[in-house]
Amino acid sequence: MAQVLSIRVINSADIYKASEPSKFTKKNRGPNSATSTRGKGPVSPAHRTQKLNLEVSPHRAGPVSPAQRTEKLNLEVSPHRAVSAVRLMRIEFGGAFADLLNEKGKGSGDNEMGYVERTLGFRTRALDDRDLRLVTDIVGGTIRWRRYLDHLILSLCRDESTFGSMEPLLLQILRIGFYEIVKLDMPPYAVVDENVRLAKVALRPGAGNMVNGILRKLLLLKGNNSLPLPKLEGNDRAQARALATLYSHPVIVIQSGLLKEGLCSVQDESAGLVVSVVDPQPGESIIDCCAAPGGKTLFMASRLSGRGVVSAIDVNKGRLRILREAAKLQQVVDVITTVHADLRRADLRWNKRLEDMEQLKNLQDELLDAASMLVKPGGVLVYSTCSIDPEENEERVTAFLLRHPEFRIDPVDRYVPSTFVTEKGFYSSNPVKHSIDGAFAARLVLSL
Ligand SMILES: C[S@@+](CC[C@H](N)C(=O)[O-])C[C@H]1O[C@@H](n2cnc3c(N)ncnc32)[C@H](O)[C@@H]1O
Repeated sequence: MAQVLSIRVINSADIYKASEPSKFTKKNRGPNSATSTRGKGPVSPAHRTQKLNLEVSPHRAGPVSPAQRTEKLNLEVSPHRAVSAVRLMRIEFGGAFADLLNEKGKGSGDNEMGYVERTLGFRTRALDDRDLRLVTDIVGGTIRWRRYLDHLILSLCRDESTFGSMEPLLLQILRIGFYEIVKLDMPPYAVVDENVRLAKVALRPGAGNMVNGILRKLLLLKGNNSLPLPKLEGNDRAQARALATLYSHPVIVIQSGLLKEGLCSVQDESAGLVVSVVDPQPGESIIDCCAAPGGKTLFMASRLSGRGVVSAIDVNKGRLRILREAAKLQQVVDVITTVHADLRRADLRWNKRLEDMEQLKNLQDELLDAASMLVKPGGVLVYSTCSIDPEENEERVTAFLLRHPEFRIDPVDRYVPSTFVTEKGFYSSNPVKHSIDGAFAARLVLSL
C-alpha cells in the first residue's frame, strides 16, 4: 500500500544527524556533487585557518572573570543571528541535534553564550523570548532548506571554488541571510546589515564585504523574480537531482526508485494534515473537488483500506492523467474515480486569468457552493487551501455560512494537534510558526 512520507521526516534523518568534521573535509559542498574536492581546487575547511573553536580549549576552559566577560560582550551584533550561526556550526560539526538545541534550558542560557564566546570570540546580550523564537525558526528553517540555500549561494558565488573553499562560519552566516530573505521575507536591509556586521565582527571586514555583495545580488534577483532555480530537464537522474535541490531533499530517496515504484510518495506535512481533518474511513464516499495532481486524493485513498471511493474531479485533463498514473503505481486505483469536469456550471470560464483577489475570492465561493451540492445530509464538506491569507480562508467560510446556514463548523481539534487549531476551530499551518508550508482547512457539517 502507498505510504505518504513527509519531507520533514526524511530531512530529519538525513540532515539533523550531524556529520563529523573529518567527514566534512572529504566531501565537496556543492549541492549537486558528491565527489571529493581534493586536488580539484576547493580547499577543505581543515586546510584553512579558521576563527572557530567548538571544543573547550584548555586555556579558555577556566572561570571567566566579570571584567573579562564585559570586555568580550558585543552589543552591536544581533544576538539571535550570532546564536543561530553558532548552533548551526554545532549541528554541522559538533554532533548537536536541532530539536535538542531548541529545547529551552539545553541550548539556551549561560551555557549557550559559552559556546558563542568560544566560537565567535565574544558574547552578545542574553536572549529574550522573542530572540529564542527567532533562533528556533532560523535554525530549523536553515537546516530544512540547506540544500536549496546552498544551491542559491553557489549560483551567486564567483565560481565553484569560492563556494567550496568558504569558511564554515561564513557559509552559515550566508545560509541564515538567504533563508531570511528567500523563505522568511524579512526586511531586506536589516538582514543585509546585520549579517554583514556579524561576518565583520566574528571573522574580518573582508568577510563582511563578501556577505554584503552576495546578499545584495540575491535581493536583486529576488526582486526581478529571477532566482537561479534548478531546471527540471535531462534524464531521470538529472531531474531527480533538480527536484531534490528544489525541495531541499536528500537525492538518494528520489533516485533509489522508491517513488518510481509507487512504494512511497512525498508531500508536505501541511497537506497531510488536511487529510487528517477529512479523516477518511473505510467504506466512505469522498469527493475531492479540485483534486489534481492528487497528493491528497492518493493519501485519502490509501486510508480507505480498499473499501469506499474517492471521486477526483478536476478541470485539467493533463493533471488528472498524472493523478491516474500515480494511483496505478500506488495501487489505490480501485478506490479512485477520476472525473474530468469543471466543478461549476459549464457556462463559467476557467481559462480566464485570475487577475486579482476579488476574482479569486469569487472563484472560491463558486467552488464551495458547487461542492456543497454534493454533500449528503449529515455529510462533511472540508474546504482547504494552500494559503495563509484570511481572505481566502476564514472569510470565505464565514461568507459561505451566511449563504448556507444549513452547514455548521465542526472543530478540527479531534483530528490535528492543538497547535494547528484556530480559535474558530479551523486547521491552519504557518511556515513561521510550524516550519511547514502554509495551509488551511475547515470541516463543515450539513445538518440532517
Ligand atoms: C492547488 S491544485 C489542487 C491540489 C490537490 N488538491 C492536491 O492535493 O494535489 C488546484 C486544482 O484545482 C483545479 N481546478 C480549478 N478550478 C476548477 C474547477 N472549476 N473545477 C475543477 N477543478 C478546478 C485545477 O485544475 C488544479 O488542478
